[in-house]
Order: sequence, then C-alpha cells, then structure tokens
Amino acid sequence: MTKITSYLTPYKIAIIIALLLMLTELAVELVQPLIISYIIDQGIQQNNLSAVMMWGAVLIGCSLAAFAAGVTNSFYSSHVSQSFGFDIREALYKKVQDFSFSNFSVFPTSSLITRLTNDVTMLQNTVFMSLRIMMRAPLLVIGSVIMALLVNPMLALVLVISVPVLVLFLIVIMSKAGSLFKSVQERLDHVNNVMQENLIGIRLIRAFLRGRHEMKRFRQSSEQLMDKTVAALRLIEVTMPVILLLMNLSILVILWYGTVEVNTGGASVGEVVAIVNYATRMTGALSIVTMIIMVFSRAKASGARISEVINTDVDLYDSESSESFMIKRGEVTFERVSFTYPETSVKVLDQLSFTVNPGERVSVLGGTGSGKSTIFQLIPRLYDVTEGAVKIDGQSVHEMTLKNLRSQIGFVPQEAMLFTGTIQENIRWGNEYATFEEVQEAAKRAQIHDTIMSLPKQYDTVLGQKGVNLSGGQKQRLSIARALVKKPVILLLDDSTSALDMKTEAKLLAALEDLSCTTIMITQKISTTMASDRILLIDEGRLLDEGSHDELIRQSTLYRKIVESQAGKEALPYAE
Ligand SMILES: Nc1ncnc2c1ncn2[C@@H]1O[C@H](COP(=O)(O)OP(=O)(O)OP(=O)(O)O)[C@@H](O)[C@H]1O
Repeated sequence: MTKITSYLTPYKIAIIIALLLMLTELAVELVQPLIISYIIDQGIQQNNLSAVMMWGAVLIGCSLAAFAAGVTNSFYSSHVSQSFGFDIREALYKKVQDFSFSNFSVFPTSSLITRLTNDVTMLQNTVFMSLRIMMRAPLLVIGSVIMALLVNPMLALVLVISVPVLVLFLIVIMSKAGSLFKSVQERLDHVNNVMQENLIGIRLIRAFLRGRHEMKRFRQSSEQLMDKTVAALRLIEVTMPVILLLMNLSILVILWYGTVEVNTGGASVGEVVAIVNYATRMTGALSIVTMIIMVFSRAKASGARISEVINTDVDLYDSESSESFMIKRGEVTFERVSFTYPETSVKVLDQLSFTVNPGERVSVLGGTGSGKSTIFQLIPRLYDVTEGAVKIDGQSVHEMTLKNLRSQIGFVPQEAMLFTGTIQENIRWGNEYATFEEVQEAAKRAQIHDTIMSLPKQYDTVLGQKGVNLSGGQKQRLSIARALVKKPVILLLDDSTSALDMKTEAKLLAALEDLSCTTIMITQKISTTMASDRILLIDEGRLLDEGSHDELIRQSTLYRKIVESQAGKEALPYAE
C-alpha cells in the first residue's frame, strides 16, 4: 500500500530546510516578548536609555532574521508543495490509464476528475501551509507556555490550565470535522457528475426542452453540497469564539493576578507584560489552529480518496507468462467462452464457440443486448473471459502482452470518439509514426478523403471537442480511418457503418476488400451481412446459427425474418 506521505520523500532535504527556517521564525517570535520585557524592566523602569537602545537593536536584528527566514521558507514550501502535487497527479493519471473497465465501474469519471484536480490541490495547499505556518502554530503554543513558565511560573499557571482544555476541545472538533469534509468531497463529486452529464447531453437537453428539469437537478445537487459545506464550516467556526473567550479570560486573570504579584514583589511589570504578550500570541496561534483543523480535515478526506485510487488493484495486467506474439494469419477463435460482467451475476456470453478464419470477413448479427459488443471487448482483452479462451492464431490472448495484442488490432467502437485537434492528428492517433501519405490512404479507404479535401483547411481542419463539427457518418468514417492507419491484422468494426448510406457503405466495404486483414463487423444491417463471407447469428450470448447470407436464408427462420423486415419479402429467394 502506497502512503500519500511517501510522495514527500524525494523532497526531504527541502522539507528539512523549510522546517529549520520555520523554527528560526518561531524562535524569534518566542524571544520577542522576552526582549520587550527587558526593555521595560532594564530600560524604561530604570530610565536607562542605552539598555533600551541595545535591546531595541537586538529586537530589530531578530525581526530582520525572521523576515529573511520567512521569505526563504516560502520559496522552499512552494517548491515542495508544487512538486508533491505534480507527482501525485502524475501517479494518479498513470494509475487511471492502467485501469481496467471493471476498475472504472468502481470510480465514476466525475469522481476521478475531482480526485485528480480538487483533491490534489487540497493536499498541495496543505503541504504548503504545513511548511509555512501550520507546524508553527502548535509549536508557538507549546513554546509560549514554556517561555511563560521560564519568565514567571506562578503567572504562567493560568496558561498551563487553559491551554490543555482548549487543545482537548480542538481535538474533538477535528475528529467530527473529518467525516463532514469527507461528505463535502462526495457531494462535490456529485455536482461534477451532474455538470458533466449536462454538458455532454446539452444538445439532447435542448431538443427535449429538458433545460428546466436539468437546472432543478443541478440546483438540488448544488444545494446538497452547500448544506454539507455549511454544516462543516459551522462546526469549525464555533471554535473561534470559544478560543477567544477562554484566552481573553486567561489574560484578564493574568492581569489581575499580575497586579497582586507586582505589588507583593513576586513579579516585575516586564514579566506581566511578557506573559500577556505570550498569551496574545497564543490566541493568534490557536486561531490559526482552527484553520489548520479545517485544512487538515479536508486534506485527510482528500488523501483517503487519492489513496483509494492509487492503491486500487488493476485486475487486467500482463501475466508472468505473457509474451510478445506476432499475429501472422489473424485467425480468431472463441473456445467455449462464458462471460459475466464484474459486479453482476448474469452470464452475458454462454459457452460461445466460433472461429473466424484468416482474412475472412465475418458479420456478427443479433438482437440488441445479445452480447455482440461484449464479444469484441474480449478480443483486445478490454475484459478477461470468465470461462473458456479467446485465441488468436492459436495463442490465447491471455498469454500475449496487452500492448503487443492491442497494437495489432484495429478497433472501431460503437460510438465514434474523436479528440480536439486536427483531422490529421485524429487519424494519426491510430499510428503516430504514419506518414501523411499513409494517413491519406487510410482516409481514402474509409471514404472520408473527398469530404476532408472539400474543407477549407483539409487535413489541417481543427475538430471541436468530440468532433462536434462533423456529422455522425463523417465521425464514423474518421474513426475507421484511424483504425486503418494502424494497418491492423484484425479489424473490429462495432456497428461502425450504421450512419452510412448504402452506397458509401458498399464503397467502404469494397475498399477494405484488398486489405488482407481479418474483419469482424457487428451490424444490424442486411446490406452489411450480404457483403460478408460469413454471418454469426448471436442470441442471448449463444451462437444460434452461422453461415453465408444464402445459407442462413435457407436454414435460419430468425435470419429470414430480419431480412424480410429490412428488405421486404422480395429479398427472400426462397419465399413461397
Ligand atoms: N459494462 C457493463 N456492465 C454490466 N453489464 C453490461 C455492461 N455492458 C453491457 N452489459 C450487459 O451485457 C449485455 C450484452 O451487452 P452488449 O453491449 O454486448 O450487447 P449488444 O448485443 O452489443 O447490444 P447492442 O446491439 O444494443 O449494442 C446487456 O444485457 C448489457 O446490459
């Protein structure tokens, strides 16, 4: 288990320097009331101007030293906190990149974003404040009590009694605040989640006139965040008046008792002033402790949330026996494969067996929810099979390294996903080493080259977020081009031609013809299945039937029904 504090280890020298500088500031702060008491007792009371000048010069010298220490401390504190935040952000990002899909189902995207941003910033600020002021405040309280005891133990007794009471009170508040701030962060996750869904679905929201509904949803979640934050802050705010009340009372007692002691010769005026001065400084330090409680409580919650991600076991990884394997032929075999999604109990695939031969073009057809996309996810090992084996050229995908396996497979997901950047960059995303000619060739095969050339900036046209400035069909063809530029041995198209008209689809399929790769296409369209060598008919995670279009028309009632529903009775040569 990696502890968040271990990320501070590389900066231990800078931390030590910052802490030493902070101690210098603290020492000056503690010695100042003592010097002031000397100025009063040895200078003012004795009418000794040279003593006033001497101790005055010492006071100024100390203040300058504290100033220099403070400035240098800020420099080191910023360096340590920013570097620490950078390292944690990077570690989190790397971890999330390695996440399997089942890991993602545990952490919603919005929560991961909050953890990567808000939670890291919270920790970063805490480190900065710890090195700058946080450690100083408790030390100042302890130091002030010790110094007061050295100056006059009898007068200092008042502080010896009041300070532990206050510290106990603050500990109780801190333990309560921790859980409250944890729920503040969870509420923040929720606000981010609603916001994210709103922004992603903005077009749908406008089209369905659901703006008011969504506004209400957002307000509810924002109100919950506000309520939790107010509850947490109220608890913290209560500490301040309590501290002020108790400390002011203590000062009054010191003044009263001090007067008695001065009159009986038990204390000097300078000593009383010094102890009042220590008490005032302690009041300031204890007020800072209130802020510390808040910052630490939030940091504790944030630290736990970050640790949760960093210490998550990634359940999809290269095994000891994994090796690089060159896919030469592109034969895909499912051997009695069963699959259940993590955290669920329903078998989505059940003892599924089939083989796709090298270079073959196979369509996967089946009702919605029958498990077609799941079949695809198992080939590049986005999930591991629950039972059975998926093999490529006879080698189990489990025994191939993830990087090696995925680099040889072209995968076009159901929803075309594009990134902010130029068209060229988006295609090259599939193969960063592709030349411009290779990018163009892929675009030509994907039937998107002509469209690109008609744009004013052609391949340098900048796409908006998720490719908003393209039509659904254009996005699909661009993501096909992105898979083709990889020159994959196996090409998986998950309903990737659904938005294309029949003519464009036919051209695309013809252009894929001379590629020697094995092509598996999930489809709902008969026009696609007709252009395939073979069709796998899937129903409830099982292989219902397989064969060419003509064979299935002869042997499968279900297939005949699908053909009839899409192309009419006349498309059935064997119709009575
Ligand atoms: N991440 C997931 N976690 C849990 N269950 C899932 C997950 N993804 C899909 N399922 C379930 O698995 C079943 C098969 O889903 P799959 O996406 O493979 O179907 P499909 O045949 O591709 O459907 P469609 O044609 O509608 O895309 C469905 O019942 C679905 O609810």
